[in-house]
Amino acid sequence: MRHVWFNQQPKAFMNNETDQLKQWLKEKGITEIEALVPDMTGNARGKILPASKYLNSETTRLPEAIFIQTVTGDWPDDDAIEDLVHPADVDLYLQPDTSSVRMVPWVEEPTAQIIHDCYTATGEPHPLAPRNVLKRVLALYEKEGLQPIVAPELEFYLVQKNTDADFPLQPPVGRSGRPERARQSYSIDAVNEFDPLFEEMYDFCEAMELDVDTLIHESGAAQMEINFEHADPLSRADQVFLFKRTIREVAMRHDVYATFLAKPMQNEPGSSMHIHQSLLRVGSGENVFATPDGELTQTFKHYLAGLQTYTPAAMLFYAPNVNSYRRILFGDAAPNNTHWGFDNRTAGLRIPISAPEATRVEARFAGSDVNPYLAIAATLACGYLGMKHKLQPTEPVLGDAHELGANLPKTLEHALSLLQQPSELIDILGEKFVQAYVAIKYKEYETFFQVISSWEREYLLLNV
Ligand SMILES: NC(=O)CC[C@H](N)C(=O)O
Repeated sequence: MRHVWFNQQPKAFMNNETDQLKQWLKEKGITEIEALVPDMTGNARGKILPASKYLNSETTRLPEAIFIQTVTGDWPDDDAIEDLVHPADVDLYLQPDTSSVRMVPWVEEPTAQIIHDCYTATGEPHPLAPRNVLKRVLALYEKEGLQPIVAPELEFYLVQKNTDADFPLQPPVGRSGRPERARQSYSIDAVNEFDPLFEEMYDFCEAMELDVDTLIHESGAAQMEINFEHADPLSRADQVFLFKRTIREVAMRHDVYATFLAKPMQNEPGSSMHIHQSLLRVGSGENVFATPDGELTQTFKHYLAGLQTYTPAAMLFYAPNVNSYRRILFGDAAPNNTHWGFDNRTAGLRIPISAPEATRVEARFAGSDVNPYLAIAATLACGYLGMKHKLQPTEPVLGDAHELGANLPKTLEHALSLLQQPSELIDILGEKFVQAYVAIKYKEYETFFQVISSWEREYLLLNV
């Protein structure tokens, strides 16, 4: 039976759209291609190859195993992934999303980067590819005649270069020659401390046509937030994916690191990726969350209730690392609840005060360490289920929602167990995908737990 697999024709790599791509590459004089695939953590995997080879080859391939590897380079136990990937470690077939082609502005040789979708040898969208998971969810909305719109807000820290993992991260020194003092939320001068870095960031973003909007200083030392213009979810996930690469690159050119670790320093706030979300009716373009005179619709209430109901099970997509829970537990303004409120930053779900056509939910759960494809897919899946089952939300919270108690998982282990319980969320995201994700996260948790920390040496060495 197995050899039938290998006799299948791989999906054709080139199609009509690729003529336009070829034209673009020619016009820009591109000689190198970065063929990119977002992996499970949301980082770029792929191949760098001469443009001539890329255009002349029938297909670009990568081993399927890239989707089943942990951040430590380990693999889940065989029995956990038995039916998820081919036992022979076969290839994935890459198809360019031609609309995603962009220059790579930081390399001298004219180079283009193109995001690719992954297919199996039989031409099916690969179930483990995070970009395909998001597309699966978007297809459900398309069937309902709805177009989700999202706007991610991404926080990150600039830190001193750190090559010793045992040494805590330190804030960088800016143009003044001094590290930051006190809390500098929204300080213009504190952003200007890193002026040359941000100028280059904007230059690169412009060259890549990334719709980065506002830049602000957040409350942590050298903690920044960048906002993306609202648009369709796939383009926003792509842009977060590309921005993370870009700012890491820019930071290194300025001799510091940019980090998206959710809680990089013990005494500083964590970093989030808040997701603003609304739904438009395809055709009329009306926002289905509010009437023209600003009344919240039943659809809005169902969607919101879906986020309230399914977020605990989806938490592994908003807090995917052991470190993510340090943000949730000890972070400033990081929500540990699924309450909602109007302009209430203590609730997991904030409804910003806005014009009726801009009515939206801001889900504040996700850390900046998420895979943007998966976090956006998960939040849209939760809202979809709320609409499907016509769920009703709780009453809005007027005061401090933290006082009402926490109802989100506090550890990776807990989030893992919640995602494994039977739920329609699994059907929507894909059973194989969820199984693979859980297997990877479990393995990561295991490898983390094997490491003896400095806290244990400090407090237990001679005291127990
Ligand atoms: N801007 C804010 O609301 C701060 C968010 C906070 N940094 C978090 O981790 O959730």
